[in-house]
Amino acid sequence: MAQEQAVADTHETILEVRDITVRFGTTTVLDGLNLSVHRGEILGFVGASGSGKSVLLRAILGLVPRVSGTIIMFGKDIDRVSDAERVKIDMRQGVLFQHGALFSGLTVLENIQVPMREYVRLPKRLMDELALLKLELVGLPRNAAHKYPSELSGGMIKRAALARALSLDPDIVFLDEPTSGLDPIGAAEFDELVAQMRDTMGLTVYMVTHDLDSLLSVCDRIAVLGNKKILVEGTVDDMMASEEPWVKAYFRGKRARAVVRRVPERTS
Ligand SMILES: Nc1ncnc2c1ncn2[C@@H]1O[C@H](COP(=O)(O)OP(=O)(O)OP(=O)(O)O)[C@@H](O)[C@H]1O
Repeated sequence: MAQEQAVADTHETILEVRDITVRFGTTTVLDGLNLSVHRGEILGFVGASGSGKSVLLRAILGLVPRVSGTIIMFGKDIDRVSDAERVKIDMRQGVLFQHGALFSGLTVLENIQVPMREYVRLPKRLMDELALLKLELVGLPRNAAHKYPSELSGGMIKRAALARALSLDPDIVFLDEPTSGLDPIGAAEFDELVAQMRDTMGLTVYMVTHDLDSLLSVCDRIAVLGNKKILVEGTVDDMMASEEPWVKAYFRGKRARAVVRRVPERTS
């Protein structure tokens, strides 16, 4: 029974994007796009520069208006929920925007506490304790708590931003290019951290990335955006087998072959 439950959970659709279209003026960026994200998976989201990955992420988060289409989050149509239900949905999702986007005038601890201050009322001492736990969770030393973003390395900024995204113990986190700007070792460590959270906390991860290492080593599924829609969706093996020209060039091009040699266990 427990095993059946576990299997059922892995197929639970936590986010469903149905037939969405986004336009800026006369330019259509997304046209009837469909996508599902399942509980406990890391979905890698890739596509050519300018194909609309950030626009889709912003549309899912309600930051960009849609011309049409439906977004079902945790089984609820986000256009049809009450304000109170919408707040509950927002609390169950964390976001790490590109470049970390920490508030420069706040310390790391204060940055982690931003969602707590926005959504829940807690005594300061409890917020400090919770924020320190998040700091530990993402592998930052305690003495980073009172530093400002300008005093952190690129890798520390990403971890602090992840800690902030995890502030309210969300079910799903959206990561926009989380490893961009990190050296390969820092990027691999960040990927490992995210995979660990999936495995230990059952976290669902929607990760926009250009990083082939991330796509090949930690993503359970990959979705490729192109021609305003999802071009191909599936496992690394599906990507490797695809004859779609962009997918083929990306996953079987010269650079990809070099990466595949480094991460053979996921791509054999
Ligand atoms: N607010 C906006 N107003 C008008 N056009 C926009 C707006 N936001 C994005 N676009 C356009 O939508 C298209 C997709 O942009 P988007 O940033 O989503 O691409 P991307 O796939 O995330 O690219 P990259 O990988 O380079 O980050 C681009 O042509 C961009 O110019």
